[in-house]
Amino acid sequence: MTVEPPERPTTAEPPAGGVAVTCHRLIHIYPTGTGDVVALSGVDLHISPGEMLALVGPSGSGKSTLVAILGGLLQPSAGRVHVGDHELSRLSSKGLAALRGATVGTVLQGAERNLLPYVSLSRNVWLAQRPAARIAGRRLDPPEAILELVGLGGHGARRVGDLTPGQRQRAALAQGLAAGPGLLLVDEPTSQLDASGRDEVLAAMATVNAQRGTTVVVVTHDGEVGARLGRAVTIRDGRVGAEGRDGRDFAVVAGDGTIQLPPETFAAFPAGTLFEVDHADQAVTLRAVASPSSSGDEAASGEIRRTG
Ligand SMILES: Nc1ncnc2c1ncn2[C@@H]1O[C@H](COP(=O)(O)OP(=O)(O)OP(=O)(O)O)[C@@H](O)[C@H]1O
Repeated sequence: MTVEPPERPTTAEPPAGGVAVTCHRLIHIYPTGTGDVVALSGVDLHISPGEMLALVGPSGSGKSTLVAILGGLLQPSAGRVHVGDHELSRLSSKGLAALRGATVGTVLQGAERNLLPYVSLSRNVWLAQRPAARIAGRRLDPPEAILELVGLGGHGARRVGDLTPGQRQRAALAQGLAAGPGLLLVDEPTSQLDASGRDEVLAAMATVNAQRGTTVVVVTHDGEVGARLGRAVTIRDGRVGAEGRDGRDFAVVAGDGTIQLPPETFAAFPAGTLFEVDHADQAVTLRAVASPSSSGDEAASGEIRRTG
């Protein structure tokens, strides 16, 4: 089949740089036949424009649900979420479609799910640009320039079946970037790649971020990816449980004043443990005075000290 050179969408507005993301007490509940499932139970999170961040955490902790909300695929049950100037819980289904078409690019897990196998890479990118051209009236880069950005310059005529796994994942990134989004959401981009494929994908995302200022959020189980992106937010039980920045691990105070204990500490001080709390200067000291099973005046075994 001959593939025609893609026609370039034309517009007035240049693509925006990265957008900020803010979640405030974000809650999501899935109603099911056997009862409600609380997937997010109060996420407080701020991501600055142009930041790169990993969402990590155990299976079922709520990462995909959070990303689906940020991508305009789900509306939250409660709380607020801003992506750039948009408050997502207030958007109509048309508004959410516009957000998906022009402001947020989502790359699903499994590169092939993002790409049509029977057309070229250029055509794939061009097709993904159509909604943005229509909705935002924005000037878009030619597909070749977007492929170039992810290290696939000169590969526009190829099809997904001809690519290596690393190239395929970068083609999926190009698809997500087609409309020049301010926020790129990427689900498990390295899970099927070897170390060199992973390096290629991380380098491509870094290039996008450096050249376009795009805010990039990556869901990953790969600790190395979290470390390389510089900021890794751990989602635990539907909320922000911890955060790693530049090799250091931090507990995070949520909007309601709670802090999650790290799992190993939680095991030693289970739910219901009573603590005395002392606060002085930049330090908070928690001294366990009773375990859940004790009467209250029996001292438990430890002290936790946090300094800021
Ligand atoms: N469509 C749905 N209907 C009902 N419950 C759901 C639905 N999607 C997710 N859940 C539940 O919501 C919770 C959070 O799931 P989610 O997929 O967001 O977690 P995750 O951290 O992305 O997990 P994984 O790493 O395995 O992809 C889990 O208890 C899950 O079973």
